[in-house]
Amino acid sequence: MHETDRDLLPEGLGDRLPQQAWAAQHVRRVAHDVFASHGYDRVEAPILEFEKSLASRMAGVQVRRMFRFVDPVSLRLLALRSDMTAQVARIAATGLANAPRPLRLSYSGAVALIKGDGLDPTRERLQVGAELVGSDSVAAAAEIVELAIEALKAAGATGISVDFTLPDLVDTLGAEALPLPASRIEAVREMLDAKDAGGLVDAGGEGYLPLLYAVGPFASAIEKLAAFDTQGVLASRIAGLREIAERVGDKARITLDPSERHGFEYQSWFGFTIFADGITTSMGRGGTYQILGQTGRNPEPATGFSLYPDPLVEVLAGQDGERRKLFLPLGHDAGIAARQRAIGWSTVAALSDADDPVALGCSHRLEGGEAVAL
Ligand SMILES: N[C@@H](Cc1c[nH]c[nH+]1)C(=O)O
Repeated sequence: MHETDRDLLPEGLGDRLPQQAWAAQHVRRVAHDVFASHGYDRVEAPILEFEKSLASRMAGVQVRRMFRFVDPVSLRLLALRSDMTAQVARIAATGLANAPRPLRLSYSGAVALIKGDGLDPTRERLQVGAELVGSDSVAAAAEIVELAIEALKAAGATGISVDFTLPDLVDTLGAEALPLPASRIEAVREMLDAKDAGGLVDAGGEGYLPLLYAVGPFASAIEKLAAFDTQGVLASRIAGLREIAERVGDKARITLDPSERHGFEYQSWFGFTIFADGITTSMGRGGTYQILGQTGRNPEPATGFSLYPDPLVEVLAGQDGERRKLFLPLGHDAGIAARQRAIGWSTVAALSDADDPVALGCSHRLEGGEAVAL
């Protein structure tokens, strides 16, 4: 490494300067306030763990994108967390194994990936979420979707839309209604994901073609899905989606894309992606899943979501809200200053005569015991 590299950060990593740090903290705080108001208790977990405990708690978790290295102490493989849901699942299955169900937990913190998502180079992101452990019912899914919407709105997002999906759709249909040889399942999934009609036919998934058209605004797309499901294999899922949409009502715009799988590694019958106006990337996703016990046995159902609010943090940081700071000149009365802080002021105390209140970002100055606008 050259001496000139000293101040560089690796690609995809960055600092948060005060405005951004404030906005990130604001988003976390309001989200946790919403979670707490609905009975979700916050948990915290370490930033790194044994790779195995992060990867084996849910079927389908990919380790390829995790930062992994050998622990010089235990000589075992460690990984930086890439998704706190796996950690919350571990906590629920171990430290809180005996806590009554359904168990409502929330979390927030940084997660890291070796490689960003698609064109997004970001390798560290803020993740904020909630998990409802002990149920993957329609009621649980509806509560989770509503909670995600409420938290995002409280954090300042507007024009929320939610895209529903059925993550295990191909497995469900492939088992009975539209049988597929095991060797074809992955190819059919990929072609559905890519919305590639020609590729889907080539992969032997002709019968799945109508799924490519059961997309769009929920009310019409769900009818198309129901019409496709002549054998009723999806009937309970379709009824579930309808019920969740009904509960969400006009709190968000709802769309359906039954074969969307992007980012869904371990979700089961229900998944959703959440978007907000003015932000091109998704704001998060969630769904139902199974937490595996020791040696993969005794799975416990769960439902949850994770938000990735960094784009919203950037928007809020750029809005530069009115920041009221009170300059305390040299020799000010410490008791008065303390009282000003007690009623909500942030104070900036002069260290020398040279300190310039305006240059230091102060809006007011303490004069004769009063805050005087600058
Ligand atoms: N943690 C998942 C979303 C999720 C939370 N709970 C269930 N699913 C993700 O970030 O993709």
